[in-house]
Amino acid sequence: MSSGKLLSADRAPALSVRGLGKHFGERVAFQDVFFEVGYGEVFGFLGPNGAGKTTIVRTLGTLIAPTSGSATVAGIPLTAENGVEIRRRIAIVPESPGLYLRLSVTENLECFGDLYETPGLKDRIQDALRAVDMTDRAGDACGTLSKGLRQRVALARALLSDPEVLFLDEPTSGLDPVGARDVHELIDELRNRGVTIFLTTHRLEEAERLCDRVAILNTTLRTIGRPADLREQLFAKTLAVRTLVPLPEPGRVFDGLPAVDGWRERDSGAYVVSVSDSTIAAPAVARALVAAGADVLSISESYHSLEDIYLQLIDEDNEVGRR
Ligand SMILES: Nc1ncnc2c1ncn2[C@@H]1O[C@H](COP(=O)(O)OP(=O)(O)OP(=O)(O)O)[C@@H](O)[C@H]1O
Repeated sequence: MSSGKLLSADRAPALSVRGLGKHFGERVAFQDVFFEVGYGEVFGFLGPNGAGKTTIVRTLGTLIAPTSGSATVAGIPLTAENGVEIRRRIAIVPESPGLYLRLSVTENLECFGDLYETPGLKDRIQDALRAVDMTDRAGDACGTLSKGLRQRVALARALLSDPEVLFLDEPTSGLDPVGARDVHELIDELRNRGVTIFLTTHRLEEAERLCDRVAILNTTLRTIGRPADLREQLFAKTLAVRTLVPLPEPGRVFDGLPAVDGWRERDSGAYVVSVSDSTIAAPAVARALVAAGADVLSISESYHSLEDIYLQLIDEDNEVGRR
């Protein structure tokens, strides 16, 4: 694909969104959204149903016009006049692939390639089929393919134009775990080829595994960053301690240890210890437990998943909404 792509440092961002909003009459789909995506990044867009994810994809993909703010897509200002130029540089894979079910895989790709006047179409189709591992199904009618294979055809279609920015709207929606894993592997391969990917998803483990950075949208942008940084921002560091039998006096064990800020008993024999630096606190906690004669089952750093971050932010929004 684009071996001649410039390094990201040499170029404007792949996407730059400044105060973007879209209303449908009275209904606000999203508003006041700011973010930038660098070339070669896999950027995840997460949010509950109705948060505005698909509408943002459609807006940045030039299918609908924003009602406020501005953006550049693949370095080009998002305006009606620039629609054709932007569409040459991007591709969108919508949630439902929208293929001609009676036509074969190759015929589908030919149709779309002709529509966009793709140069060297025959070779491009072969490349795209190889990229999604569908060469051996090229002659099959799309109506006979499973949902997962249709999704791969939709990805092949998107690759025909060698896009700089690829928008994937819930690419694994409705796929079983094996189908979803196949799509994840394809996304990894595309990342390795330098394609910038803007991905919306409800699957938080998918975003955690694939995305360099994520944004959480709930009509407005709630947060944006690398999952590891968001974890640090939102959650204090803790150690989870488990002992075979409950400690008779946990305060005598945990209070006053270096780098330990506090503790609470979560369950019988299970303690959550708040720490400022786990590399200092964990050995000190271990020594104190042994000195107290406790049978230690485990001492581990608590891990907050992207799901924890997401639920924390969306729950906060729901709380505010109920007030
Ligand atoms: N064409 C339209 N006309 C009117 N309202 C619309 C239109 N498209 C979207 N909306 C509204 O905009 C809001 C955001 O919808 P959108 O489909 O972007 O959300 P989403 O985050 O993609 O949701 P989901 O995860 O369920 O796909 C919703 O309230 C929706 O009803």
